[in-house]
Amino acid sequence: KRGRNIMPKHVAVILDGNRRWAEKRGLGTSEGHEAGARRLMENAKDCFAMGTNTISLFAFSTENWERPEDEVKCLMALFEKYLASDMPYLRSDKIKISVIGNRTKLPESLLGLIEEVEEATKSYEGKNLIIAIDYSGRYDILQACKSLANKVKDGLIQVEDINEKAMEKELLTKCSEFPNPDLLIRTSGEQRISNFFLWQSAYTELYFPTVLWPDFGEAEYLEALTWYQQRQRRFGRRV
Ligand SMILES: CC(C)CCOP(=O)(O)OP(=O)(O)O
Ligand SMILES: [Mg+2]
Repeated sequence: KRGRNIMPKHVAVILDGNRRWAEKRGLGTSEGHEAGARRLMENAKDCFAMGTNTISLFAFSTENWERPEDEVKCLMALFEKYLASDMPYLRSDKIKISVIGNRTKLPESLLGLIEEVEEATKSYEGKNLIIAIDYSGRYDILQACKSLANKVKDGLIQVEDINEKAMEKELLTKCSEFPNPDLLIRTSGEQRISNFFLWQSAYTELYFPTVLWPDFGEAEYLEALTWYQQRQRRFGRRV
């Protein structure tokens, strides 16, 4: 059917290019991340306004811990600042927030805020913002496998019960609740998945604009949507 997927239901974003953006302007790394953090919620608002109902943002990967300590501290402080400052918007627009990834290394204050925001928005339906912090696609698949193995060991399920649906229920993205991404955008010209959604992006259209993340505004998002719709039309012909 034509126009079936004219708007992506779930858009995943790997934001990249903050430091290069700062360098080009003779600014410090922290100013690049500040500009990038501001863009997170602005981009989410654009996506929701245009009819996408689930957005996943890869805000911090497990590998990012290897960065200089002051840069990691700056990023954690920015997550806290913007999560707190955007709370009124998230509540008024009834956006359900889910933070996925390993929480054991997050600062106490950020952890507390994440739990508060998830609790405050958990009953909202229809709009989902998934923020991946210290997330790793391989870790996600491994933890899901272990969970299924334990269920078999405890006699809760049989090996034959392990299928894609059972697996997707165990993943941190709880695919049963959120559909897998239709469109994945990675800015700055890098063309790698970098251990983001490995299982979930099996059939996702991958879009790699050269624009640096802090410059990825509404116009750039519209370009991504136009590109996506051309892909869907071609898909439409093949079906
Ligand atoms: C922490 C991460 C999401 C920030 C993305 O930008 P970046 O720091 O990788 O910037 P560069 O790719 O320009 O170095
Ligand atoms: Mg980078």
